[in-house]
Amino acid sequence: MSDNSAIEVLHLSKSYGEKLAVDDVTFAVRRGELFGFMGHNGAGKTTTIRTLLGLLRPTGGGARVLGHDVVTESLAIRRVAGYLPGEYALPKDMSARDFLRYIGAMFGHSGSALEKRITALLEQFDLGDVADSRLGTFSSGMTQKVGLAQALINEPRVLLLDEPTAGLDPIGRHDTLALIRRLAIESGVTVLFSTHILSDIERVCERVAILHHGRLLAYGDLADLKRANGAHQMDDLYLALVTAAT
Ligand SMILES: Nc1ncnc2c1ncn2[C@@H]1O[C@H](COP(=O)(O)OP(=O)(O)OP(=O)(O)O)[C@@H](O)[C@H]1O
Repeated sequence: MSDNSAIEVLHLSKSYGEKLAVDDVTFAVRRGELFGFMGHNGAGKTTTIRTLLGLLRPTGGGARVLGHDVVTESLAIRRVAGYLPGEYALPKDMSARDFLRYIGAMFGHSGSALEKRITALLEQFDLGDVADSRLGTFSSGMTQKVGLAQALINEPRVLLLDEPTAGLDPIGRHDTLALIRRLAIESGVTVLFSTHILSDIERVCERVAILHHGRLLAYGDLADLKRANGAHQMDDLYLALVTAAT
C-alpha cells in the first residue's frame, strides 16, 4: 500500500449468492482527502463500505484501511474508523447527549473525557442548545448531525459516510456538506463520502470513484475526468460514462 493511501481497494468483489454486487473494483483514497464515492441505487456503494469495515467478507480481492486488512484486522479498523450508515433510526426517546454517551460507552469511553468530547461535538455541530432534547423532536438535518457526531465519538482517522445528505432539505444538505468539508480540512480526517447526488460531489470533492452496477466506471481527478469525457458538469460526465458503459 502506498504511504499516502488511507484506503486501498484492490480488485474487490462481493457476491450475495448469484448477485454480484461489487465487481473487481480498484481505487485508493489518499490520507486527509474528502473523496467522492458516487453511484446510483444498487451501484454497490454500501456493500463496499461495509466490506471496508469488515462487516462483510469479500468474495474476491481485498482492501486495507490505514494499512489494516479488512478480513484479518477488522477490529483494528473499527477502532480507527467512524461510520455513518445510510439508513438508521435514532432512539426517539433518548436525548442527543445520552445517545452519544451510549455510543461512546460502546467504544469503551467513559467519565469526564467522554463528557468533554460529547460537549465539544454538540457545540461543533450547533446542537448545544438541544443537547438534552429528545431525538424524536429533531429535524432531519439535526438528526444527520447527531449521526455525524456519533461517527466521530472515537476520534476516527477515517470516516465512512453512506449517503449522509440523502433525504435532507437544501439547507440541511448545505449545512451537512459544510460540516463534512470542515472536518476534512480542519481535522485532517480522511472522508469517504458516498452519494448518488451528483451536485454534492461536485461541490466538495476533487477526486472520485464512480460505480455503476457494481463496476468502477471512472476513478480519479474530477476535473481530469470531465476534460477527458468532454463534460462541463458532473451530470454530463455521469451520463457520458453510463452511456459508454451500456
Ligand atoms: N443482503 C443482500 N442480499 C442480496 N442482495 C443484496 C444485499 N445487499 C445488497 N444487495 C444487492 O447488491 C447490489 C448493491 O447494493 P448496495 O446496497 O451495495 O448498493 P448502493 O450503491 O449502496 O445502493 P443503495 O443506495 O440503494 O443502497 C444491489 O443490487 C442490491 O440489491
